[in-house]
Amino acid sequence: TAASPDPRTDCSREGLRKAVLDNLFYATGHAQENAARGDWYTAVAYTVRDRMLKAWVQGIERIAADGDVRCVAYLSAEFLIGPQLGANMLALGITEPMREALASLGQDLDAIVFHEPEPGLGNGGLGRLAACFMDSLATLGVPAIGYGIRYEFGMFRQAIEDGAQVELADKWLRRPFPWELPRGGQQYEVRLGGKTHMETAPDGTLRVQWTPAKTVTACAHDIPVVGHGGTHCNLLRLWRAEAVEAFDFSTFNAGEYFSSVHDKIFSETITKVLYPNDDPYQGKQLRLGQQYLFVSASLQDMLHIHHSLGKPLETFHTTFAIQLNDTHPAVAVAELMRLLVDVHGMDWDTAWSVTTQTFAYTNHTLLPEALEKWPLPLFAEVLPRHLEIVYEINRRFLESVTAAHPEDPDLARRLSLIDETSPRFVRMAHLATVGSKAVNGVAALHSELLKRDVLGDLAAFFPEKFTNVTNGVTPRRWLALCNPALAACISNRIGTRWQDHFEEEIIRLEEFADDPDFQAQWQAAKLTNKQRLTHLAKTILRVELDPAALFDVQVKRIHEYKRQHLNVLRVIALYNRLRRNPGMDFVPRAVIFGGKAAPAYYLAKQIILLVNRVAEVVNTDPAVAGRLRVAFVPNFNVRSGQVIYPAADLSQQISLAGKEASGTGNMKFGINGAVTIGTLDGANVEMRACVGEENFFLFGLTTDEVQAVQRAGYSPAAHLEGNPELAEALDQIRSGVFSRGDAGCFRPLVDNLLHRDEYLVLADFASYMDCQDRAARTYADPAAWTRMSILNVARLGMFSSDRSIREYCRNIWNVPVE
Ligand SMILES: CCc1ccc([C@H](C)CC(=O)N[C@@H]2O[C@H](CO)[C@@H](O)[C@H](O)[C@H]2O)cc1
Repeated sequence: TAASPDPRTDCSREGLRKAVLDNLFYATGHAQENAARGDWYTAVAYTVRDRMLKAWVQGIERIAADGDVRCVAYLSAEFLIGPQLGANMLALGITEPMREALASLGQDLDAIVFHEPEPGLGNGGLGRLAACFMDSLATLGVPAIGYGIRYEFGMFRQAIEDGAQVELADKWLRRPFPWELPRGGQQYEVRLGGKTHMETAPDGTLRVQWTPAKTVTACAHDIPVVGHGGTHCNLLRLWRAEAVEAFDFSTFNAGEYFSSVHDKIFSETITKVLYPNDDPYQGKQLRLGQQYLFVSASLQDMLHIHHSLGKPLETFHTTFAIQLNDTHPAVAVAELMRLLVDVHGMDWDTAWSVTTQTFAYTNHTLLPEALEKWPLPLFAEVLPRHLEIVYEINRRFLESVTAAHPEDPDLARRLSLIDETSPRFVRMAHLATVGSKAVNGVAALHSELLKRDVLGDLAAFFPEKFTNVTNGVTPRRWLALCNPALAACISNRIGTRWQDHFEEEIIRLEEFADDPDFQAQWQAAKLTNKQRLTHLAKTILRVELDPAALFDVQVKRIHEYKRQHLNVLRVIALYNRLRRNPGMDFVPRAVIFGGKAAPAYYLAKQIILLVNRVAEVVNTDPAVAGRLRVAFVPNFNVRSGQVIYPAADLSQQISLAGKEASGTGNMKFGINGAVTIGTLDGANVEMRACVGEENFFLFGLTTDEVQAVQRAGYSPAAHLEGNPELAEALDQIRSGVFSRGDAGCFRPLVDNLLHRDEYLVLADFASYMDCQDRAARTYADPAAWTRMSILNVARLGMFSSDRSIREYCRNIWNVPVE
């Protein structure tokens, strides 16, 4: 008789049904009758996880077996992986049989998927990019390990109370997280604080001894990352800090109960919570402790793996290509030197050669205030040995600088790893650049500006290191999973190969852009998605949206450079037009916002309040009669993004040119058929070049024009003359029209716009309004709009994270990839 399929990996409907019931009973201890939705979720999750493990274990065995494997290590303080169940079932191709299996048990798969808690282990763009990259690495079959931090509390949950943001703790670990495997065996000691002293090692060489003030244990928790098709599975290894000694009996017996658990509390605090700021940088000791813990544990782990492959230390860089996701893990440069020189006795030059061939660094922001520079006293206190190593790296580096450029005595000061302005700082971007073989920006414009401005001197000194890899997003989660209606529409025409060959395949849609049948199916898919968002808005916001209206969406972190306030001013101007002339020809519009503000970022919070106050007025004004609706979707995260991106007609990418490094939301909107209204900023520039200027609503000053205006001296108020709509809107905000008569409410925001307006909101208002009108007129012609929508999707193939990863493999990591 044919061998019966292994019940742990059988993917037939029957096999899944049995496995779910089995896990429900043996993993959650519930019989079918009294199982709650959370129990069904856990049972289904374990059933799916079982079917990933084979590829996972084989992946690890492959690495272990093949001595000359080359493995990518992606070091990131954030991995915004989102809900796992739907994505993993899609990768294994078992979504439909699982849906049927559950239906036969009276359960609704969509309800179970919808209520999955998501690990909010990131702030925004940088963290989500890391997750998309992990998906692409696995799908392309590239051996890779993602190393990060297992925060006990992730990104705060955002509630909106009376229009204002309220931050609530994110208890994502309230129930066990079924997708992780705690790896008791993988633990490493991490030292903090203390002193260093010289001593003679047994082999007679002088060695630096570091006597730490504290030692904590870093424990690994592994999450499998399965590639599309389920054949390859990589590892996301997240570190949790715990006390070396969780309980000190002697102090307990002495009656000092609290100090007996002091170590435990101190240690666990290190990975307790994610810092909810995505800039400006705040030099907090705990943050440096977090960064060092995951960096040290990860490097010790890689040295352990390298050693287990029986390879000499001097070839470490041939086994691992390590990517530094911004400067947050940059202390890794000094830590690898410490491990090689202090712990393994390697000589400095060999260690430095290994180090500089191992690391590469990606910069994700141009904002000077977001560049990390650690105050020296703090750095010295937490990492005394690393400061010595940084000094030595700097001494040797500046020697080479002055030797190469005796003509520019000030160059050493500008390039130094140490900023000499009191209290002196360690420039982490300089350490990352000097210690890496490659430095890249995340979009063509950004990489140019990086070389020209922010890291100009370093780029001039190391021209060969600087390159670009434009961001991308995974078409699995951000189209196939979140937009089944459009995915089916596409697959019916060009098959399903686009899911893991996006760039090659999706362009084939171009020929159907004017095909009336295809247009009708396309519009139907979009309408389905808009109805889904309309339902969500009704249930959680009690805001009535009209699915036939133009869904105009801006979702991203709230920040002045992203200019959500420019969007609000435009809404107020539209509102005034309708009030002044209710009979006017007006394309109904739903303006949807979403995004979190860093808790300490006052103006960003004012912007959230203003959006909600404007919504309160506009949504209840009979003169508007539903033709203009405003909604702020709370707690924007990966899961809500999966509902919002497919429902958009118009994608707002309106940052001030030269400020948004790349953007990735712009890409997610684009591949879901939304047309972009935006500035020539970040990846918008490359998206517009791909879709064609006729399929992109462009407005605003360019980067060079912005710099010219700022050089010439910018007076915001000058833009009020000659723009009565703008003046009226600002005046209404100031006078309390959108704050229940409280004139003072938005004074900080209005004053900032009238007197500083650092992000040229007033300067770009007029061209933005005109551009919005153009978009509305186009939307009024469904055939023209649908053509644009189809062409946007067809021509955005390059913005798959698979293409980005192929470029990293070929241009930076030198890792084979098909
Ligand atoms: C130290 C505080 C801090 C934390 C996070 C960050 C991140 C770099 C901010 C971030 O997420 N940047 C975004 O990265 C995306 C992925 O490359 C880009 O698409 C966005 O344009 C960029 O703002 C800066 C400073």
